[in-house]
Amino acid sequence: KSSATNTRLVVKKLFARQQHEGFGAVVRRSIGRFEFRYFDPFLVLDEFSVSAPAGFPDHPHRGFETVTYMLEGEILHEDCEGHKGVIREGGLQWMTAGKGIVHSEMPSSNSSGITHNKGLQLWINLSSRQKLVEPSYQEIESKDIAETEKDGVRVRVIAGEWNGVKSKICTRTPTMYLDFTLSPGSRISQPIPLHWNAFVYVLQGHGHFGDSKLQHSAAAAHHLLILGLGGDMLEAWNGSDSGLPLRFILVAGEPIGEPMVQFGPFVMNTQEEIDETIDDFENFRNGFEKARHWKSQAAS
Ligand SMILES: Nc1ccc(F)c(C(=O)c2c[nH]c3ncc(Cl)cc23)c1F
Ligand SMILES: [Fe+3]
Repeated sequence: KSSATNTRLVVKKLFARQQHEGFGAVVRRSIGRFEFRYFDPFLVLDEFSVSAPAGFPDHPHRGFETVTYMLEGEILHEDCEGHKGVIREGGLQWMTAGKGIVHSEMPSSNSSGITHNKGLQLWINLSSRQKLVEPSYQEIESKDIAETEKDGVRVRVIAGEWNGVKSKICTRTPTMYLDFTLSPGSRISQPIPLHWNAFVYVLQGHGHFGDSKLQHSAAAAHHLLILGLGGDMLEAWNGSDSGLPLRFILVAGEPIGEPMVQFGPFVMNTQEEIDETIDDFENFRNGFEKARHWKSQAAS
């Protein structure tokens, strides 16, 4: 194994255009849309924007995790087990749906004048062994998110670690999730585990990604950049011409390598398991019991 580090190059670039989802909500779906269905272990990446009364009313999930990271405004969530709370700006909810959850995710109608509630929702698949675990939540407020700054680079560590700063999120499917802001003229070289699937999603500004000497890609907001394998480093830099900060997320995960069958918010390994899941959901069984008599306040 060569000790030299190899820079991972951008092998695919997608612009996430807007589409409707939920009830009157708008999402820019980059992973999970027809042209780019599954990037093991990642099922969906939505950049969402929603204003009351629109939102994502009562719906189920089984077999994977959702990671909701608020960029502006807030989202009220409540589930059929009585778990409820507000994910505020800069805050994070890492939900393990596991064997099944029914919940709603709605902007609070009385949010302090902020009409646009914007954020990212990433869906991470679970291995067959973990698909039916008890549902659980890991929720971190903005002030408690591990954040560090160095040489014009600010990093918020959503999952994994940066420069010795660790997130307290437990990742059932090994995942790193870093939120970078690079001031004009700054650059990063970020290690990424060799065999993990990795992508960048640009949130703001305009940046360059790849090998500064050989081949690199430029991208602006709402672009997904898929990084090729064969390297263990991401190089990124903010060409100082724009004067704007460059903000992007770097997400990488260990591929699960199992068959994946998805039916909307249900993700299992075989069609039979999907048929059973739909049957469980319709008959309020095996994890969906509490959904029988539950309606969210928001939808009531
Ligand atoms: N119809 C339908 C079916 C299945 C879903 F999971 C959803 C859903 O809840 C979301 C899909 N993208 C999202 N981005 C952010 C947030 Cl907060 C929620 C969602 C949904 F709306
Ligand atoms: Fe949901």
